[in-house]
Parts: sequence; C-alpha cells; structure tokens
Amino acid sequence: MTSTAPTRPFVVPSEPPALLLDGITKTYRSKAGAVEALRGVTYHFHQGSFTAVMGASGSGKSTLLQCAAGLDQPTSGSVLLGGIELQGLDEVALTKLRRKQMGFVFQAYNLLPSLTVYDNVALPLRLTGSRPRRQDVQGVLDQVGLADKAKRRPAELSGGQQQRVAIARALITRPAVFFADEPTGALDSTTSRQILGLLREATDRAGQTVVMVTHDPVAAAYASRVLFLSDGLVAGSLDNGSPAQIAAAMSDLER
Ligand SMILES: Nc1ncnc2c1ncn2[C@@H]1O[C@H](COP(=O)(O)OP(=O)(O)OP(=O)(O)O)[C@@H](O)[C@H]1O
Repeated sequence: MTSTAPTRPFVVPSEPPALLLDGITKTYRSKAGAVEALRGVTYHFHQGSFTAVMGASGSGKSTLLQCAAGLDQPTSGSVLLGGIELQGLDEVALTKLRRKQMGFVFQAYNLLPSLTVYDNVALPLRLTGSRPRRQDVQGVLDQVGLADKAKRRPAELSGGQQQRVAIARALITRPAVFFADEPTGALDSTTSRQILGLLREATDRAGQTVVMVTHDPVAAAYASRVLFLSDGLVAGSLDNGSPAQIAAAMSDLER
C-alpha cells in the first residue's frame, strides 16, 4: 500500500536539549555483590523544563541526579550538558563546567557557617575567578526575599531562610541547569511553596532547566513533567499532573 499523505520534513529542534542522558547505566560493586542502580536511562531534559524525578526508594533517583551532574561517573553511557560530553572532561574542566553551568540545591543546604549570607552567595562567583558585583549579590538575595539578611550567618537563619540562601547561591552564576535533591524535605509547607515557586520562576522567567528529585507529589506538581523511575529504568512520565494524579501514578508504579 502506498501512502498519499504528504511526507513531512524531519524537523530538527532549534534548541538542543539542555541535558541529555544517553543510555546511562550505573553498577555499584561491593563485597556484598553488584547493584544495578541504573539499567539504561535515555532522556532529554529540554531547556526551560522543570522535571521532577520520582520513584520508590532505591529506584535510582539520586544516582541519576549524581550522574547527570557529573558528581558520579556512570558505568556506561554518556551525559551531555549543553552539548558537552561530561565523560570526555578531566576533573578540572568538569569542576569549571559545574561551577559555571550547574546550580545545586540539596536538602542539606551546604552553606559555609563562618561566612555571612552575602559571602556564601558571592562564593560561586569568586570560585570562578570573577569579582562579585554588589548589585548582583543583593539582586539575587532580593529575589529570594532575603535582602535584609545579607550580614547574618547561616546559623542565625531558619531552615527555610537557609534554603533560600542556597537558592540565591545557585542563582548567582545563572546556571543552565539546577539540580535539586529533596530541596524541601526538611521544610514546612509554606516555606516549601516559596522554594518551589523560586525554582519554577527560574524555568518560566529565565529559561533555566530544573531537575528535581522528590518523594512529595505536592512538590512534584510544581514541575511541568514528572519522570517516574522504577528499578533503574524510566517507567513513564506525567505532564502537568495535580498532586492527586501524581500520587495515583506513584501507587500504580509501586503495585
Ligand atoms: N554507593 C553505593 N554503593 C552501593 N550501592 C549503592 C550506592 N548508592 C546507591 N546504591 C544502591 O543503588 C540503588 C539506587 O540507589 P539511589 O540512592 O539512587 O535510589 P533512590 O531512588 O534515590 O532512593 P531513595 O529514595 O531511598 O533516596 C539502591 O539499591 C541503593 O542501595
């Protein structure tokens, strides 16, 4: 049978994916034996997308994030960030790329206790060798609602405020991709909403890309897509899901 439908030209997307995982596997080997944490994950994270990664405990979420951010090496497969293959870089080049192109927001805020809020936020710029401009540092502190806390030390702030400092610190270099691992795990719901709103704003307003691991369907509903992992593989995805729809998809997965 011949088709009469006009053939469509193959459309090459104008934007390459911000982050591409190509056939990632990760096997942890120890005396107790081998654990296949990732068993072949291929996925494109497009520029400006906000993706939540969910799955049962042990499904490989943190391993995926660690490999995607170049904090750990996959056993096979490759990771490309803005078209650059991480596996081809030495540690110095990888550190440089991480400092310039990636922002990290983890459950432990990882702020330096001896530095003021201002200096914690300015640190990533100093590490890349640039001189932080006062208006830039104050600008991101303002963005996260902490303009008046610049001179405080982290211990003088609440958990939610510390997490907002961590976000300001991640924002300052205008990274292409934010990696967030349970960024609201230790926070109350009002503060969580603020933090998730800031991540959402980074994608909507600035076209940055967010990859966030979470167990919480309410947090995941801030993402435009939820990617479900099961046993080291992508098991499916859900776009613009409500917390209830995401929770239902999770329980289907665990059945
Ligand atoms: N360093 C390691 N050495 C050996 N096995 C590991 C190591 N890190 C993770 N694993 C194993 O790899 C698998 C995936 O772990 P991972 O932490 O990525 O899962 P996860 O989905 O993030 O889990 P959780 O939701 O509990 O944090 C698990 O079986 C885990 O026990």
